[in-house]
Amino acid sequence: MAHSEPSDAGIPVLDISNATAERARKVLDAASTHGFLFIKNDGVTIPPKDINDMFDLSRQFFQSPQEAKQEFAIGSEKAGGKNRGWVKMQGEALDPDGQKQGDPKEAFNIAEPIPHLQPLPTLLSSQKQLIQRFQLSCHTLCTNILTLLGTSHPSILTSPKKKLTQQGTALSIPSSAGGSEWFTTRHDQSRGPSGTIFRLLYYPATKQEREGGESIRAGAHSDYGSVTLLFRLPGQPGLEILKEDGSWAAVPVNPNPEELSDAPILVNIGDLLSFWTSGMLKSTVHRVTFSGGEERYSMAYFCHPLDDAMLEKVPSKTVEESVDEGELRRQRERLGLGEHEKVITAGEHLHRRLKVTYGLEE
Ligand SMILES: O=C(O)CCC(=O)C(=O)O
Ligand SMILES: [Fe+2]
Repeated sequence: MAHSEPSDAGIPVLDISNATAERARKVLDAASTHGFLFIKNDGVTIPPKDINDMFDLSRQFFQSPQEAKQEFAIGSEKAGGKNRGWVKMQGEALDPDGQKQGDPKEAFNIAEPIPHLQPLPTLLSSQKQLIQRFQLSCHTLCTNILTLLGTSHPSILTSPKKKLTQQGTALSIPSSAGGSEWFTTRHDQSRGPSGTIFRLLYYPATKQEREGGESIRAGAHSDYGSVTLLFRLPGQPGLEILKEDGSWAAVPVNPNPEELSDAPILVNIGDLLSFWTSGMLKSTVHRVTFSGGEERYSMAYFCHPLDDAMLEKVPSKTVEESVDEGELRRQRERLGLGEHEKVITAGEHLHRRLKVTYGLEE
C-alpha cells in the first residue's frame, strides 16, 4: 500500500527568555491557531542535562522486570492513588472509538510532589531529586507560558471584522480581577491540589514492522489539562497533529537542528484551557504513529489548574471577541453540560473528561 508522508505541521519556534509584548502576542497567536508551539530551550529553565538524565532513567525503568513495574500498577494502593503509577501495554486507549485494542505503549504517571513524592519503584525513588527538580522546572515553564497567555494581545484579531483595542497589551484582564496573574494564581500549587501529572512514556519496538505503513501507537486525542510540555528524542519522531482539512501533519523533534543544538520544547494547549477561553485557544487533536521496528520514548508534563479553580469565563474582552461557538458547543457536549450556563471546577472537568472517554465510574 502506498504511504504518503504527512507534511510538516509548520509550528513556530518561539524564544520566551525575555517576556516582551511581541513574544507574548506570538505565543497567544500560536495557541489560538495551531494549539501547538515550540519553546526554544534557554538551557536554564529546564536544563538539557536534566532532560537527558530523565530519559536515561525512564529507559532503565521501562527495561526493568515486568513484576517490578506491576507492583506499582496504576491506581493500586502501592502506587499511592488514582491516576498514579504504571500503565501496562495496551492498558489504555486514547481513542476508544477508533481503536480495537489499547495503545501499544507503557506509561508511568507521577503526580506533583506535594506534600511529597508518591511511592515509587526503587529505581525511580533512587533519583527522587532529579524527578522533583524536573517537575518543578516544568511547572515553572508552564507558569511562564500562562503568564504570557494572560498578558498578550492576539494578532488574529487583526481580522477585518475585529480591531485591536490596545496595541500590544494584555488579554485585557483587568488588574482588579488578577491581570496577567489570572491564570497563574489558578495554577499555584501552594494553594491546593491539582490534576497535574508528569508522565514517562515507552513505545516498545514491535516484532514486525508493519508492511507499507505506520501503526498507531497513541490514538488520536486532545489533552485534558491546560498546558502540556512534550519531550522527545532526536531520531524518534512520530507525533502528528490533525489539521483543519482533516489531514495529519508531522511534528519534527527539532524543526531547526542547524540553529538549535537542543531540541525545543513542544507545548500544546489542552481541552481545559480551550474550554476556559471559550474555544479561543485550540486543543488540537494529535496522535503517535510509526512503523514500529524501533522503540520510542517520550515524556509529557500535563499541567492542570488547581482542582477547585472555577472555569468561569476569563474576564477578557479579547476572549469575548474570539469565542469559537462551534468548539465551545463540542466541548460542552463532550462534558455532558447542557445549554445552560453552568460553571464547573477544573477537578470536575477532569473527572467528566475521564469519565466520558473511559466510561469510568466513581
Ligand atoms: O508520545 C508522544 O509523542 C505524545 C504522547 C501524547 O500525546 C500524550 O501522552 O498525550
Ligand atoms: Fe497528548
